Amino acid sequence: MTRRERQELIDKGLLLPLMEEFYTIQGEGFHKGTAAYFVRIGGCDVGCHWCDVKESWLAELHPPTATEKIVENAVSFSDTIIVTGGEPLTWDMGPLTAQLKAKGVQTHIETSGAYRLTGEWDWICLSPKKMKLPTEEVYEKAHELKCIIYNNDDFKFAEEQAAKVNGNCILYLQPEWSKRDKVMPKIVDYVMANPKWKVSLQTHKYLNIP
Ligand SMILES: C[S@@+](CC[C@H](N)C(=O)[O-])C[C@H]1O[C@@H](n2cnc3c(N)ncnc32)[C@H](O)[C@@H]1O
Ligand SMILES: Nc1nc2[nH]cc(C(=O)O)c2c(=O)[nH]1
Ligand code: SF4
Ligand SMILES: [Mg+2]
Repeated sequence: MTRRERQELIDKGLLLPLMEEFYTIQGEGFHKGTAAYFVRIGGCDVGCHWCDVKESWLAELHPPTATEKIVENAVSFSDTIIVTGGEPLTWDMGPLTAQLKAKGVQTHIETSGAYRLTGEWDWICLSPKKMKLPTEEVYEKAHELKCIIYNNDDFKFAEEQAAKVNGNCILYLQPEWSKRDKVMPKIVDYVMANPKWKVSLQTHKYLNIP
């Protein structure tokens, strides 16, 4: 395949830079505790300084992989496939999710929402970032809003984001991992004072699983 042909397939979402995939337990948010197969797609230029998968950022480091191959493998592990990254919406998620839905599995996405919402999703976890705000469409379609709390300013940002999502969206505050001991007591107080919010923890890190 020429470089140009490969780029065309990447542009169409038929090849995706696959960083890693693993069968584990969803650690965060609404579906925490549920077994699922994670597909981590490389490429992200949002640039969160506390990102826990910075190795995902450079798409070129991850092999362009045919969506058919990703799907065939993923559905052999689980009936729930969680697509994450990197920022999966960097790419056209249409072909990947169409093929997953054709196999009858549930499709979930973990996204900052910074780019156009593509793909067919049963569950959208939106985790907005100040540097690159979500698109209007993803605020309307998100099933859960998961705001990361690194410092006090993040409570204000979380409220601004909660004001933008649809009325059925479930609201979570999740401590940034390195600041968890400092921010957890503040999150607890905040959720008791503002019970529309729930706490989300990265439970997989406490369980020592991927
Ligand atoms: C690594 S991101 C990949 C998906 C997408 N780029 C996003 O940010 O939603 C997956 C989830 O982990 C969260 N996350 C990343 N680093 C974190 C950290 N240090 N502490 C807590 N949550 C973190 C993100 O906010 C997001 O909800
Ligand atoms: N177990 C587990 N749960 C997760 N929920 C969201 C994750 C992610 O990195 O997107 C993640 C992850 O990396 N592992
Ligand atoms: S948007 Fe997601 S993958 Fe990108 S830097 Fe932020 S947390 Fe990491
Ligand atoms: Mg993670």
